[in-house]
Amino acid sequence: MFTTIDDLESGQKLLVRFDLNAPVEDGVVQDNRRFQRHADTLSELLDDGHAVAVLAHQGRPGRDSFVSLDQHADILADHIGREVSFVPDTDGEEALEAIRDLEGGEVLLLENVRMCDDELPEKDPAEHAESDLVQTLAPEFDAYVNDAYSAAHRAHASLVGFPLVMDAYAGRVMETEYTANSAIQDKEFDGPVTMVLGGTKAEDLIPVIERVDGVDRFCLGGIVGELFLRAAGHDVGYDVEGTDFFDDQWESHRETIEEILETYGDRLTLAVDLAYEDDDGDRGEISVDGATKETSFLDVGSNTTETYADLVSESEAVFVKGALGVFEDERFSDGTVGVLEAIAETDCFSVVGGGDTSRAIPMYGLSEDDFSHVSIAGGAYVAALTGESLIAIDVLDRE
Ligand SMILES: Nc1ncnc2c1ncn2[C@@H]1O[C@H](COP(=O)(O)OP(=O)(O)O)[C@@H](O)[C@H]1O
Ligand SMILES: O=C(OP(=O)(O)O)[C@H](O)COP(=O)(O)O
Repeated sequence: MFTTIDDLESGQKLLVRFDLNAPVEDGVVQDNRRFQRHADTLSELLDDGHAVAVLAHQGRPGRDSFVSLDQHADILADHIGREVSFVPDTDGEEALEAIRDLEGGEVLLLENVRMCDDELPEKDPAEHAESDLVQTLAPEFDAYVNDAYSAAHRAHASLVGFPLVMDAYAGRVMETEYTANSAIQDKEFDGPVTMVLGGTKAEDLIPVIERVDGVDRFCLGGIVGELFLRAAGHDVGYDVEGTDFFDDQWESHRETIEEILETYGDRLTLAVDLAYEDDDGDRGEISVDGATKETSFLDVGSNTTETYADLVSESEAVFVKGALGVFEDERFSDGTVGVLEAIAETDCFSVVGGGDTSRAIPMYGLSEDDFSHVSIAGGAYVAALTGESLIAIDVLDRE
């Protein structure tokens, strides 16, 4: 087991990695469950007299959600009830000056670490440890704390580089999510196990379908579901009107998706109908056989939702990662909410994961108590379910 913040001496200068990655709507960062969870870790550290500089990321370069962390500082401040200063820099002079001025009990949020060139390429931890980002920041701190469980499957500099050159501890979120998800991995179920996979990130979900044992069927939706429909020969899963969700992912994953369909097709349930915005701005629905590539599909249709809800109702365990549609818009929430309601009404073991997807629970009046575990992690939790170790956890110090 890794060392945790219980093993830290009080009053140190700490570099702390959070995952504050949140939805951005019209340029406005939306609060999600990650802020509150990390705020609890942060309050504990500040109460213990530590001076804390936080590193975190937001979005991916090229996406609308790739924005500065200035708004995150305000949201975090609301959650901890103290000032959170922000500096629009990660490892330059401005950042170093602000870090050197930090006193015990104070917190500073550094700029979106994905704006630093060293951060993103997936690399070996030893290589990341040599980067300017790590080499510049590490000497300014007594220790490093990683609380970003939901990003722990990424081999990025701020997640895997620092532990090789500093004492490295797990924060509270890291500890609780790791413990909960490891326990799930060891569970056995008497009846059918269903996994509902959707959202935007094919790279995280493909290995799950290929590798996870003990899942009887996968219900697919969202952008990932459309890529599978495209591979199955339907005219969906194409970028329309300037979106950049589909074509790049299709190029990267087409062959694997086709192979999965061939090998594991009997375990996969794909949408039979989809929803779109009609000319009057209302929700329209169409069978996948009648769909055309010029239409943006924003949800699974009602026949699909009914089928998925029925499969959920007869399951012993249900795991959800990723939304079946753009649930943030009520018109396209039926698929995601229909499946969550079916889980809530069924006495099954259930886990709902994903920083975005888990927001649907409070948004549509559902209660977290109706689910066995609601994880703030998406890709990391499903990777853990496949038995994969998470690289940013592997490099933390051991007890
Ligand atoms: N057909 C679709 N088109 C565009 N966005 C979609 C579609 N289906 C789902 N989404 C989006 O997927 C997001 C959740 O996906 P993702 O970020 O991969 O999951 P999470 O953060 O929950 O792990 C939601 O915010 C939702 O709006
Ligand atoms: O939101 C995240 O993951 P998730 O969408 O799987 O919940 C993490 O912040 C990782 O972000 P990334 O998938 O852009 O590397």
